[in-house]
Amino acid sequence: MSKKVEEWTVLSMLEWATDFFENKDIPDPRHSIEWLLAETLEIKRLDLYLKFDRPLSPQELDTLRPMVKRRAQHEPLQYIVGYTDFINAHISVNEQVLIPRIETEQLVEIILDEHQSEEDLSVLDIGTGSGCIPIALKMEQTSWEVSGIDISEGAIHTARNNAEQNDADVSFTKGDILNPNSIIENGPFNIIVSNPPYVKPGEKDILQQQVKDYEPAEALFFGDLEKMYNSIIEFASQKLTENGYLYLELHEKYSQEILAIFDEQNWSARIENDYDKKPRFIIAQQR
Ligand SMILES: C[S@@+](CC[C@H](N)C(=O)[O-])C[C@H]1O[C@@H](n2cnc3c(N)ncnc32)[C@H](O)[C@@H]1O
Repeated sequence: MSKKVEEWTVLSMLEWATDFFENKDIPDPRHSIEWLLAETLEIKRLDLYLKFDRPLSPQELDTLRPMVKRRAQHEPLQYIVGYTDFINAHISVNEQVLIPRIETEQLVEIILDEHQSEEDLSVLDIGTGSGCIPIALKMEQTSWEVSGIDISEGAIHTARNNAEQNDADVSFTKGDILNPNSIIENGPFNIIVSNPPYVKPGEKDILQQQVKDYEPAEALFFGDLEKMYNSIIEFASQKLTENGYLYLELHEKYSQEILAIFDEQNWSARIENDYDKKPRFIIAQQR
């Protein structure tokens, strides 16, 4: 960004920063600068295309410059702007919480779809992170009683702020699924949902730099998937209502392994694919 200030326009910034990000191996370089520029100008991304000749003021450049610098170091866009949209919710994010993913939106959509006409359900989300899952559920189904737990204090703090920001009455408490006595939410629940950490530490190198360098390790990695899923199943066996449902997101590579765990525990379970046709979710009930 070394041109003279008055020379910068929307178009020249888009072109320059796209090249700059490309040279730094930033994923989706054009998308990155569009997002940051739209955020700076407080307009929609598409509206940039109607304003190519609009000059950028010195104040706008002062706002944009540190954001471009952070992105050039591979920091995720959502942490830079501080939020992401999740279905119907505006979710603030920071380095204490995983950035909600599109697959997880799909998990919520499956739940909403399958329980559309049911009122007054009780739902618990295990490993709630930003609180995106329970907040989105509560915003769509206001009669449901929805709560979330997480092992991370930082996540609980962020999730509570997000609930308040979205005017969603959801309670969040600290709890460790590997130590069920630490969970104060008693149930019984009609639905338990979880997107637990599911990347094995040995797979760290295949993750994008923006993921492994910025997102919280305890949200991403767990070495012993069998232990994690068995703990969830054990907790759910005690806390689900009769005919209650467990909805889980999983690593596509381990879907059959996880299905076998459910079978061993005498649960009936089915796999659903995500939009990329990868096995991504398990929907299970106790037999
Ligand atoms: C993959 S992230 C999911 C976050 C959020 N639900 C989402 O879908 O965006 C997993 C979450 O589980 C939490 N977690 C990890 N180990 C846990 C444990 N033993 N008990 C409870 N939560 C745990 C992490 O802190 C993290 O917030």
